[in-house]
Amino acid sequence: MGCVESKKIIENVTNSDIKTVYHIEDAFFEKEVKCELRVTEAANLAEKIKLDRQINKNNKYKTKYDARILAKYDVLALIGKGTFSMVARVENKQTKQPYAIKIIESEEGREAFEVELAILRRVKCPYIVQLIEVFESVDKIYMVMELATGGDLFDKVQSRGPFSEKEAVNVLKMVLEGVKYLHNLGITHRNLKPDNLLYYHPGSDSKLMITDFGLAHSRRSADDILMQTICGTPEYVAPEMVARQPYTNAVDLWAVGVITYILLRGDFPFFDEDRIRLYKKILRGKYSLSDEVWVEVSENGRDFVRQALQVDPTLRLTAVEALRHQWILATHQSPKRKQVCRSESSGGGGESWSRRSSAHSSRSLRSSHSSRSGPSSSTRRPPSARVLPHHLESLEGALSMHGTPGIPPTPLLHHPCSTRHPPHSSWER
Ligand SMILES: Nc1ncnc2c1ncn2[C@@H]1O[C@H](COP(=O)(O)OP(=O)(O)OP(=O)(O)O)[C@@H](O)[C@H]1O
Repeated sequence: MGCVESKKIIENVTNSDIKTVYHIEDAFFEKEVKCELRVTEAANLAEKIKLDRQINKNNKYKTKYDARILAKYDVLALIGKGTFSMVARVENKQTKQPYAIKIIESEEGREAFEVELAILRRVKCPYIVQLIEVFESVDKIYMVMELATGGDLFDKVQSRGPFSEKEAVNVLKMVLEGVKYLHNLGITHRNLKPDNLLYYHPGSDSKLMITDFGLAHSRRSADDILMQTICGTPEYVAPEMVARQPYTNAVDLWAVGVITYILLRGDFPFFDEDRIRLYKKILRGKYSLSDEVWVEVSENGRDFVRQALQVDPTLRLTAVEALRHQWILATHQSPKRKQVCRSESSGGGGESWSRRSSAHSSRSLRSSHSSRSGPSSSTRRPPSARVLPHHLESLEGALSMHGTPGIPPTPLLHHPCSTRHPPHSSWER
């Protein structure tokens, strides 16, 4: 930045700031140095202005927060926005411990948020983002959560390219432990994907945590195992859901199969820009395990993918079986990661949770050239993250003509919301 530009900046700031600059110049420096100093000062001033603007922006942002939150936390920055929510990084004023706070204010989002909240209140597992405390006001809910600072698995695959088998297994062990825990509690996530798997910290030994329970389903009784709502992210939805059949928590394992494929191949097993063609591919369950990347993957690794991507959900691996699969067992868990998930019903977890709480797009990795050697330049995140019922409606004709290989024929379900296309939050569960 030259002197002319720095002057421009100085002109934009307050009189007292300008005086300070001239005072230093006059007292100590020759002209040339003065100019440099002015640039430095100007840069500082520019920084100050930027900071002021940021503070103003944050202040504006802070008005969205309940006074109870502002009394306890400093709101530091916006992390991201979801369909109905906003997540910000906050810091506990006393302990300086950073957290993420999720806020929702729209009526439509509130319903989904309440489902998410009810589920998060029940879980305590190192591989699931932990809820710390909740604030509710008339029109908003605020969830203070564990902060994940390492980015998500999608970004990791995108920046690094496909994982080695050992790395993939390490990831999958954590995800499967989380999924096993959820399934034991009768919870089906229904939106597992690399975007919803967050690294706790940026280090290479970071654990992964499952997040985003906005589409999750919690069963009401032991025999209430079938779900009907069509939801999720197109590239990850299981064939039985596409076929509009009642489905079980096996849909999560299908998603684990898709994630495994992505980790090892750096690309989707099923992909098409056209949703109908994508769903037809999923229904057929046809994907490639034979190109140059897969040749490098062990037979055990390929077998794991095949067992997770079984079109027939009754033949698909369960989370427990997946954790016992030879490929997963072959890579030993490091002692650091050996953590136990506890539920409120399993003793200590629930109690410590109550104590603590009272105290305080889908995207696409699509690349025709992706390889193990590096990330693809054409990787990108598709804008939409949800399956809408009408996407599947137009499949009905195609399905009734061609049938659904691998899935026993049952009549297509009528979706109660299929003509209104409501947000996922209000769909029948
Ligand atoms: N505990 C957390 N720590 C760090 N980042 C988080 C945390 N929870 C959510 N995020 C990030 O905040 C952003 C918004 O998340 P949010 O759950 O509100 O919406 P989403 O899941 O991205 O979108 P949608 O709700 O539409 O599916 C995402 O980038 C998400 O990765």
